[in-house]
Amino acid sequence: MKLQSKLAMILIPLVALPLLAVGWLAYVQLQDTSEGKTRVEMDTKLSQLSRQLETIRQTALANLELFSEAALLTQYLQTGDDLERYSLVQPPLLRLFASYQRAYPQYQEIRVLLPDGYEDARMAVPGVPNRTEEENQTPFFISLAAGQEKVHSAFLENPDTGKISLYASKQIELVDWVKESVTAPPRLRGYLSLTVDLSTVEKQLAANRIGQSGALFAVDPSGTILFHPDPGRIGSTLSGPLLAQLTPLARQQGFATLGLEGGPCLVGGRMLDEELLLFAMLPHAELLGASHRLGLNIALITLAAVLVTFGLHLSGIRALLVRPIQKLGKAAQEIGKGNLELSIDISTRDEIGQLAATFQEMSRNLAESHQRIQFLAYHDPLTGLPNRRMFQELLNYSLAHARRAGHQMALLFLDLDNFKRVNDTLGHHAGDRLLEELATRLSGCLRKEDTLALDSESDCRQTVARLGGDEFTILLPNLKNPFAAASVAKRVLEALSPPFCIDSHEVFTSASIGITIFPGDGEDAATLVKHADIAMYHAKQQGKNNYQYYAASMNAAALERLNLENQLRRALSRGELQLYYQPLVDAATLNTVSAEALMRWRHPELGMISPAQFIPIAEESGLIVAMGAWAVKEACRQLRHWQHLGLRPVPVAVNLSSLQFRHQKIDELVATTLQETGLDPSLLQVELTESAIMQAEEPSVQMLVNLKELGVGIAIDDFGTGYSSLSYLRRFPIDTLKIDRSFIKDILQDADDATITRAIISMAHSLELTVTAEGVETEGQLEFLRDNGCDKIQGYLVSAPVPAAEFVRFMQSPRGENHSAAREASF
Ligand SMILES: Nc1nc2c(ncn2[C@@H]2O[C@H](COP(=O)(O)O[C@H]3[C@@H](O)[C@H](n4cnc5c(=O)[nH]c(N)nc54)O[C@@H]3COP(=O)(O)O)[C@@H](O)[C@H]2O)c(=O)[nH]1
Repeated sequence: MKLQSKLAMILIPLVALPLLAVGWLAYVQLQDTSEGKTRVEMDTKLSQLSRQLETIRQTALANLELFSEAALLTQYLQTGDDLERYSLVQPPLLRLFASYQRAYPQYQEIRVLLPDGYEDARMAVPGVPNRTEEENQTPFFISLAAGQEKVHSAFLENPDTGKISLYASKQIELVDWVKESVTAPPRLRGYLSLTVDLSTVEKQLAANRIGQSGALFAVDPSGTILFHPDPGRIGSTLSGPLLAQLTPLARQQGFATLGLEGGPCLVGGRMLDEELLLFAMLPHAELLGASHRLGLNIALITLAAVLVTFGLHLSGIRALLVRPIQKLGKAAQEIGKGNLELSIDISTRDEIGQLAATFQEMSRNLAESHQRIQFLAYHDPLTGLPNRRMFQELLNYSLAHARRAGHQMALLFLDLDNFKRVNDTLGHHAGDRLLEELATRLSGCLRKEDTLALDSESDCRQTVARLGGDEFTILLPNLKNPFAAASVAKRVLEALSPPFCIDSHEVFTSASIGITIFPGDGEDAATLVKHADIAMYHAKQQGKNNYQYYAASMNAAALERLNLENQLRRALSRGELQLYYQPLVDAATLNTVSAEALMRWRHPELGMISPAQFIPIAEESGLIVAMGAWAVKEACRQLRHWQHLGLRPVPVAVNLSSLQFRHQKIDELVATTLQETGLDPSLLQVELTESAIMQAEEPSVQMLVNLKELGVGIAIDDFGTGYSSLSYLRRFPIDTLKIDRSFIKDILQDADDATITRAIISMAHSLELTVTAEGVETEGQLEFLRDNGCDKIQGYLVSAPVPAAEFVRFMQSPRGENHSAAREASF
């Protein structure tokens, strides 16, 4: 349900219910008031009427008493002779009656009725005919004769006038002095009767209506209507049940709602001496008309209020509440759709205004966060250069552009030379600084025309991207000819040649760059990147610090390398790996004092593969961890085996990769292997390259300490190729330094190599380290080394690495037993 409808559902009852409640109270109150007022009015008018009628009746009865005392009347009734009575007594009597009528003109008739009902004397006001003289059958006389009362009154229709009149009569009882004894009881001689005209009462009834449609009316005890404002109703008779309800009402002077005249009416009643029932009635239609009108008015007001509320709701509330909320809803939808540049047109100071301001701020913050996220998603956080994702998009875009325009395009893939060494020697922080500085130099050495003409300025600024680590790419769109890429590559190499100043160190670095040209070297992005990578790898192999264009033959080499990696994965489980052993001899005595275990891969189809070829692949793929563990176990197993054969035991050194230190618990591996094989720990040595030991972190150092504590010897391999200082090496529990064979090779020709070698021997001794010279191939080299105090010799001069069986033969030969004697024989 819409908010608007919900508000209407709340507001309409809020407006309508109080109005209806107030209206209902007013309605009930008005009903009570108007009924109360009507009752008072009815009561007043009924009292007046009954008093009036009672007065008329009492006056009539009193006058009857008075008139009956008249001597003429007595004489008249005692005059038995009709002639005498009519001729002599009646005229004066009638004149007397006439005089009464002048005093009481409402007495239409003053009559003398004989006990048998004969109307014997009658004085009537003019205009009142005398329809009958025999009264004995009239209702009045019947009721008069039936009653025992001396006086009698009744409201009846006068048969002479057809109008309701008050009949009042008095029995006249006399003793006939002439015919009867004095003591005889008086006898009924006749009745003196008054017929009282009630037209004044009728007029009053007609004038005194109750409300507009109500009336005062009177009925006799039998239910015949005697008085009624509607003359047509006079003489009609009420129904029995209605009379049964009305009679007690009149008797108790009460009020009730009864069904009269076709509808409910409020009726009030009075009884006049059991003779006359007086009623006042007012139809409910009129009685409650006002309250009904009020109710109707209230209903109309309520309806109007509801309509006004609707109006307000539709205009005011809609403008104040619904529309702003709709705007907020729309704004929220827009924000949801990612449109964060919206402005919400609400400036009220209420909660909605505050909400709108919050929305606005939220969308601003979201926009900022969105921009930040966008930046982070597409840029390298360290250098601020486009990252791999953005590079992909830029490359695709520029490829599409180049295809459309028929341009050539170049992709330069750059990898820093020896970056790892900087990390290892100066730490990762320095490595990061170097990358930052490098990014600045790379960006700075691109010309403006090398940038892409992309849609937005900010997007086209950079065509240098960092893919990760020390790998960077440079896009060169609109290439005039493929050779132009070489000049950019040269500029880059030149830009890198000045030393980088990192944390007060001067760091020299260079890069290897691979170049691919679109469309010659690849039609799509993936191929171009792959070929640029291969070309870069080739540049590394060509001695680093140079650039190489991609050539199809390089691809073949890369494929071969991948193939080798896949096969190397299976080599260990297939038992294709093998350890060769190269003896190390005492420089002075030439006795074999130890050996180095060197891994070999006997490929089923390719034959023996050099470690120089597969060890780097094993390092890069991580396979070296498992292979290195195998080498430790195999060397220990072999040594133990030789011991069982009774061979003279010499310590064997196993090469460990820096990766093993990072991903393997070497100390635990060695301890377990020694325990499993039961080998004397002093017969095992481990060799780590100088660079591996330089990047050793605290856990690796601890592993070396643990190995040392086990009794295992530790040698630093290829010493002199890194940047380590001997004092730095004092941190590590090392026994031996092995001088890299690159120094030994030209030791007799190159004074620097000779000096360095001498210095290394001297400083190592000062640290009480044993020194081994690697790659000794000539007697001259041996001579030099021995003269300068080198402790041990390893090289082809003594023996190349050989399989285990051959090494046994070597050890059992005079050369192995005593090299000095053997040398005499073989060299
Ligand atoms: N992590 C491991 N690395 C290993 C393991 N086995 C070998 N290697 C490393 O592979 C690299 C190449 O080794 P290899 O081809 O065996 O070369 C060794 C010797 O054959 C060679 N050598 C010895 N004497 C001479 C010589 O007089 N002249 C000459 N030109 N070469 C000679 O030197 C290599 C031994 O060097 P080093 O290990 O530095 O003592 C090599 O780096 C091996 O370390 C392995 O199991 N794990």
